[in-house]
Parts: sequence; structure tokens; C-alpha cells
Amino acid sequence: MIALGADHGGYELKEAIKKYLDEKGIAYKDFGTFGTESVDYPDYALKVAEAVASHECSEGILVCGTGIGMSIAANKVPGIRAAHAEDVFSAKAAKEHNNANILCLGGRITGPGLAVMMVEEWLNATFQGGRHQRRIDKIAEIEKKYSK
Ligand SMILES: O=C(CO)[C@H](O)[C@H](O)[C@H](O)COP(=O)(O)O
Repeated sequence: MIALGADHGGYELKEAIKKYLDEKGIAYKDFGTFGTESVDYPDYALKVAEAVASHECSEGILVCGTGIGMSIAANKVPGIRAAHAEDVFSAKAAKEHNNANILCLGGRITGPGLAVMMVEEWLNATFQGGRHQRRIDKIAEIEKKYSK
């Protein structure tokens, strides 16, 4: 189950991603926002990040105007590796190298066609482990050091 969240700047792109997920028969839970009225992106980043960190959802996709605010906020939740990406190569590498459990997109940057390709590549990619696992373990150590 994919957790989805957006602010007003990402609402329309979230809807386009939902259409793709519906077509592919991929299950998702939409944590909002549900319209274009101005809201605060950290509220939605928190909902999606907590759903992923608690394993209620396997992965998440967050969309704001740029994807930057969502990634900053989601990465405050322990266990979250939220990757902000603007191209297919980065989206794929975010899973293969970083095992990113949330993909953050910019609704004011990335069009729906490219965004769907990025989502598809990220969802279908496989974490490569090995040296990348060692690096992720080091990230987890940093998180542990500062969560005391
Ligand atoms: O957090 C952001 C920037 O990193 C997002 O793009 C927001 O969507 C944006 O800041 C919202 O801006 P607005 O002027 O309030 O629409």
C-alpha cells in the first residue's frame, strides 16, 4: 500500500499519480490534501511519513510545489529516507542506492508524464544492498546519535 500526500501545490500532480496507480491496480491510501485550498505541507509530510515508518504503508509519495519542503519535513521522522527527485535517473537511484521509502515530487516543477515515469521506475527498482547498505547503516547511526 502506497501512502500519498500533497499540499495545494502538489494536489493536481497527486491526482495524476492516483490515476496511474488506479490503472496499474496498485493500492494506495490518500492522506490529502483533497483540494487546492492553501494548506501547510508539514502536516501531510507527517501523516505519510508516520504511515511509512509504522509500516502501515510500504512506501510513500509526497508532492508539494517543489518537493523540497515535503522531503525536509518527512526526513525528520525516524526511519524515513525521503528523496526529492526531478528526473527518472534520480528516482531510480533513490531506490537502488538509497532505499528511499518516500519519493518527493514538485507539482510546480514536474509534469504528470515525467512524474508517472519517475514513480514507475522508483516503484519497480530494487535496492542493491552491499556498499549501499553500509552507507544507509551510517545514516541510521547519525539518526540514532541525535535522537537521544
Ligand atoms: O515547501 C515548498 C517549497 O519547498 C512547497 O513548494 C510549497 O508547496 C510552497 O512553499 C507553497 O507555497 P505557497 O506560496 O504557499 O503556495
